[in-house]
Amino acid sequence: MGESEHPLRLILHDFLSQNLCKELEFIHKSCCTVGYRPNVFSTTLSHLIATNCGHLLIPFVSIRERLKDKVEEFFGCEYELFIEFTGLISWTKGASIGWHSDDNRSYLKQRDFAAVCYLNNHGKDFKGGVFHFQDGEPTSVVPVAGDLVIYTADSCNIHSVDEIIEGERLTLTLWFTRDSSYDEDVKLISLLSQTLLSGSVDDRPFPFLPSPASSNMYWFSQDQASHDHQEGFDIRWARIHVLHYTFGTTNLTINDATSDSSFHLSESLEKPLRLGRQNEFFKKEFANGLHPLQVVQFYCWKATELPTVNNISDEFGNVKELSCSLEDFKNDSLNVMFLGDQKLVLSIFGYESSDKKLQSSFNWAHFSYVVAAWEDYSLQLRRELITSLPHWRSNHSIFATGT
Ligand SMILES: O=C(O)CCC(=O)C(=O)O
Ligand SMILES: [Fe+2]
Repeated sequence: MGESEHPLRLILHDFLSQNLCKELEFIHKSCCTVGYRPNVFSTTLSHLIATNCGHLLIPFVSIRERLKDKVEEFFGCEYELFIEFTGLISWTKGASIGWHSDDNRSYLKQRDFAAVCYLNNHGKDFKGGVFHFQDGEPTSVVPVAGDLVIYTADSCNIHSVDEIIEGERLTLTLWFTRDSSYDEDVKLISLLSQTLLSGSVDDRPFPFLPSPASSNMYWFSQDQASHDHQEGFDIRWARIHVLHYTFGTTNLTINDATSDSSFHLSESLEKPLRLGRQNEFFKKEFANGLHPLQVVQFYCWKATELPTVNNISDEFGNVKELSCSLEDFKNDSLNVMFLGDQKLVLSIFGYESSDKKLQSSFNWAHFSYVVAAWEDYSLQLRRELITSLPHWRSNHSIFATGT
């Protein structure tokens, strides 16, 4: 491709490492909410902050800087650009977008450039979802994890995305602006300051525990306009369900437990609950539904690097001490929860999600090890955030401080 022929767009391979792709996938699958279009899910940085996961901004910091540098360099910007929006966006079966430019609404006029990083692979993780430019070369971009597309947001780059046939197509998407009043960093720093500097949050033993947003942000329905809460599912529950886990709660009343009130039931994901797998339940109680979801997604990310059971030291206990059968919880009247239409869950999140290797190697000792590893990871990021924030506040920008 002659770059000079098409100075309005650039495709780069291997811009992101495979590990960063996996880390961002972990963040999205543990934190996303329903998106702005049908069958689309999104994780914005302000949402991470609002759910006490501001520390999960840290993995975005260097890549945002690298992307901004690349866009400024490629388009020869003589002015500084600002990041207007950063988000993880996933498209599932049925999602698509026709020909459009990214500044085609009055409220999007500030957008000057777009960057789309592909975090998973066409053909393997999803079918469909090929990106097309209406004019010029290349005509199509087949998503490959780690690849980057940048283009101007104006009508020189009319583009579309084919309908997703199966699976979940995940991207890291950024828009850039020349207009400093749309600088995302300023808003994020202000949100972080409000949440982190208000009170003694770090006195708690686990200051990094996620706190859920309102339940309707996690409620997926095919026809979102209908507000019919019967036909749908809670995405926090759905994401653990496709991986063969269950939630168990002692907080149910008989009325809640009737099958036609799944949406109502999803409010119990805000309370302490247990995680189960094949009728065995982990002994430790979790703070809310997002908490075990994050651990389970962390397990998926790290599965290939896990030590074998024999190498896990005794401190993580043996399997018998770590889990109980449903029967053992009889006195607590533990209930297994079903938060939505299982067929719909499988059609949206079910594709290839049952990683065979992960399934056969599962045991609660491994899981317990992963809980501890996730706590270390979270605490580390949290420390980094706390030391970076004063620098970000005085510079009015988010950057890698090298701490
Ligand atoms: O994900 C992509 O490849 C592009 C998505 C897109 O066009 C948009 O979000 O405006
Ligand atoms: Fe677009």
